[in-house]
Amino acid sequence: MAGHFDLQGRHGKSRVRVSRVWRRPADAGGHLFVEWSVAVSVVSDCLPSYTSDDNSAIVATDSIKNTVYVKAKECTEVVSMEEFAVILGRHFTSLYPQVSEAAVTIVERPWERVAVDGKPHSHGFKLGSEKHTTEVTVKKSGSLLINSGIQGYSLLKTTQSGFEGFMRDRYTLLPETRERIVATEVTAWWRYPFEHISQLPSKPFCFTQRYQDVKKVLADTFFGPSDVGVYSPSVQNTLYLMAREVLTRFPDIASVQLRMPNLHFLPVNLGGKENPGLVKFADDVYMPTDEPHGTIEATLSRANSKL
Ligand SMILES: O=c1[nH]c(=O)c2[nH]c(=O)[nH]c2[nH]1
Repeated sequence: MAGHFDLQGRHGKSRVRVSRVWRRPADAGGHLFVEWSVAVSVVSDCLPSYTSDDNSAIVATDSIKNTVYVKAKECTEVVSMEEFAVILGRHFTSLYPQVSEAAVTIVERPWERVAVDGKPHSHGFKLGSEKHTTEVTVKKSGSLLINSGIQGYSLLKTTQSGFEGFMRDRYTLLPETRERIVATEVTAWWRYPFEHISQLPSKPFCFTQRYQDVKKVLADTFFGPSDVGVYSPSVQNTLYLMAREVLTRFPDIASVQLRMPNLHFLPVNLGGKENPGLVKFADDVYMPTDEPHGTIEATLSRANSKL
């Protein structure tokens, strides 16, 4: 008994690192390979373990870790991170009476197939940069929440960006400009509309493909056409257009959240008494900085969200 207090706990295992290979013949596309860092956290009725020495209801976090490897072993067919998270969530909530909810978070290490002499290699991979992430919550009832995202997606363009017309007062020093570098490291989260196990799409829908598609839409909108680009009047506006394009293009995404730090490239002007105009900025030499940086973020959802 927790006496007069209200006690809510959850436990699990974080940073469970697992890799899996699916060995397809070279003429069927070659090996598939993933490296995942998995975190599982269960909501479980084991209050006596907090308030007394009674651990009888605890699913040990060591067992939770082992289960990740058992389930990876059992996935003899290729699965996406999202599907694997759902498999784990269903496992914990259905096997254990005391577990009412399981949250599974996975971050993928971005191993990408290499090409040798222009041909995709059957079993060779190199590490990329941006990371696919997912956060899945499964309840015993079968109700479900699937968020997926991207982390560390670094994008930069050397022109077609400016910032003008912002409010000015006695604290304002920043000059207006129609010519600057804009650089960011996008973090995105989006929510899929599947709210119960029974609504999960069958095979033709692929979460992994959707991740690739969203990534491309984000970048294409950020950059604009390859020859002329598209002018960005602010990170805010570019962020909004990126989010809007994701919702427009993908009806199966219910909302999208974007975080886009403004990683400044400051004009370099150097000079002193001895050496006036040693370096005079002419849109050519910059000082890259990430501290401090602007932080711009927004969430875009469908207004007529049919819940
Ligand atoms: O795109 C921008 N948005 C801002 O809110 C801001 N603030 C700032 O100093 N520079 C910029 N750039």
